[in-house]
Amino acid sequence: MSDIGKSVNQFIVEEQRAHPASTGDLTGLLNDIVSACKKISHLVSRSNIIGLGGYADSENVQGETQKKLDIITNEVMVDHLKWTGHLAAMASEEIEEIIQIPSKFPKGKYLICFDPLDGSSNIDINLSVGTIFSILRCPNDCKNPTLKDFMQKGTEQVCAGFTVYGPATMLILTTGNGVNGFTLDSDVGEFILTHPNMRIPKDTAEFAINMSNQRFWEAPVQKYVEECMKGLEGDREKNFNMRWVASMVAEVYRVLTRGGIFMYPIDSKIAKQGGKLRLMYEANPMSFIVEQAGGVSSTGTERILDIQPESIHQRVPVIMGSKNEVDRVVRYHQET
Ligand SMILES: O=P(O)(O)OC[C@H]1O[C@](O)(COP(=O)(O)O)[C@@H](O)[C@@H]1O
Ligand SMILES: [Mg+2]
Ligand SMILES: [Mg+2]
Repeated sequence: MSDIGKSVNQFIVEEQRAHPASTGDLTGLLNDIVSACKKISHLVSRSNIIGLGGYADSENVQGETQKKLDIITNEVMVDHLKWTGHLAAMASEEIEEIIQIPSKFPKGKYLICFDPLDGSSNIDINLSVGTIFSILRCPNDCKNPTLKDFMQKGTEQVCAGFTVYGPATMLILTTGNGVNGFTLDSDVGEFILTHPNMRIPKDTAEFAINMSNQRFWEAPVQKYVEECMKGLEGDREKNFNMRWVASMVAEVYRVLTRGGIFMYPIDSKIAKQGGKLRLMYEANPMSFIVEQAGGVSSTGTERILDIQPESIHQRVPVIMGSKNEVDRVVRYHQET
């Protein structure tokens, strides 16, 4: 029987029942995240009406000017997750230190890292944005979690997911058993399974990169993109299409649905900071999802999920998507 039409709650509970030793904590945590994302979806769609468009008068820890919605969506995530007893601590792209659970609330055994609003530069032009999250087990004493507890490789993730607030609100989820996509039915307020077992085609003729950085790229990426641009007349002997939304959630969603390669590589402009995208909030959860859908994710020289994190706001180069294309870019890195 087809699973299409199941609510995300039913889906999560059934996944939990398949693991008899499970305590239900992850199920509870996922339900909290789903509730927070529904609220964020509502806020994003009404942001112009309720005066939440535009910039706030503040910068985040990465020195980026915050949008009002960056701050508010961060608060929605924290408020929904802090009291239910499933988490030991949280880390957010928008907050410098890890976020402790207030002492009046019980603590749970999981840690969460999140980007409350990805692609927020797109808010004012009404393009897709989203929320990305990564769940880890708290390795030590869950009563007093520290920054060190978060320093786990991406391979240790228990679950990762993201939403896209686009023409439809979508939720993409993995618990290490494939990738499933749900669409928010706003009439009944439920995410419904619409895209079971998402798989990324191995080959593609579509690439996504911010071409305005071309003069700063390293040789392997220069070579790959040049070949794509030459199309039928070049060594690849086929034409390529290009897309750049500047919203990782939208790019990865596209790659999951029709294949493609998405790259934010290292370049001489951002070399000092290690890359553009953040390991704990963007690269790790998206790499887990991409690999679970049959794709590949690398920095160009290393599998992203194998990186030992050194700091919570660490940035890394990202090259992810269709297997044969990412493997090719990795090969070009090995050859130069
Ligand atoms: O502005 P650029 O250089 O095109 O970068 C776009 C990239 O930056 C990001 O917007 C970073 O996310 P935030 O909006 O959470 O800072 C990615 O989603 C996107 O891929
Ligand atoms: Mg982001
Ligand atoms: Mg963000």
